[in-house]
Amino acid sequence: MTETPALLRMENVWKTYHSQPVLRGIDLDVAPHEVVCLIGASGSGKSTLLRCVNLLETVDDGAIFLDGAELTEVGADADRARRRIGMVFQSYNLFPHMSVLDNITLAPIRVHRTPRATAVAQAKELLERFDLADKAQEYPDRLSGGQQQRVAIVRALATRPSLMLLDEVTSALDPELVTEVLAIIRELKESGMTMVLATHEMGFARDIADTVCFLDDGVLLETGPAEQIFTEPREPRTREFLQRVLEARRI
Ligand SMILES: Nc1ncnc2c1ncn2[C@@H]1O[C@H](COP(=O)(O)OP(=O)(O)OP(=O)(O)O)[C@@H](O)[C@H]1O
Repeated sequence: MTETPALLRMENVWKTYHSQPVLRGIDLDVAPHEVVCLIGASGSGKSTLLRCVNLLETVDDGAIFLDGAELTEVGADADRARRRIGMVFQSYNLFPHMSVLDNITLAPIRVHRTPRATAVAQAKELLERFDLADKAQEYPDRLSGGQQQRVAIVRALATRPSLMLLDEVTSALDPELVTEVLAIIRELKESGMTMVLATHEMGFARDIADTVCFLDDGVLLETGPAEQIFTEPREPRTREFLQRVLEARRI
């Protein structure tokens, strides 16, 4: 049986801030259609890992590949590959002076050179799909946090990425708004989107992840199927972390 080549591959990735290593030799393969959740204590390096994949940070050592093309290299192929990644942040980062529709069509028109009419038609299709069609002309400050985050997800999808990175996308939301955002992520999984998510929500990670990666102080300490990590973690530090999270939830 031949193994499916990884869509995303990280090889020995190191990142240091002010001589403090934050990622220490990360090796990670993400298969097409796989959903990977990064878990770990605050400061363990989850956001930094995602930001390195999206090249918002430069890596100090190692390499990152998307579909075999090296993202961490300078050149046209790397640029093309980078444009196939969508990222959504905790703070939605929508442009406040632009309508929802303009926020969504901006990158397709400016970066991907999609003709305006096509970009608008595709944006409207996405808004319809995610139940936001009536918000197309609204400005972000007229939307709830949950709606803004859904628009941010739609905006990332508008460039038709082959990989989505989601960084704590529900952390800034009131609990009653979290559900609607999680529902979108679930739908994306069902549609076959490859995703890497950083999350503090263990219930969600258990529910949605195919694979869970436990980051501990910049080291990918344990990677495994979600069910195994949450029921029988191999590493004592993974067990301790999960226990701590569970106890905190009881308080
Ligand atoms: N731009 C930066 N400059 C200096 N240090 C940074 C920078 N970004 C992150 N760090 C440090 O890198 C470490 C990892 O941070 P990171 O945000 O990746 O962790 P995290 O696991 O995502 O945390 P959280 O769960 O709180 O979001 C932390 O010690 C953080 O202070």
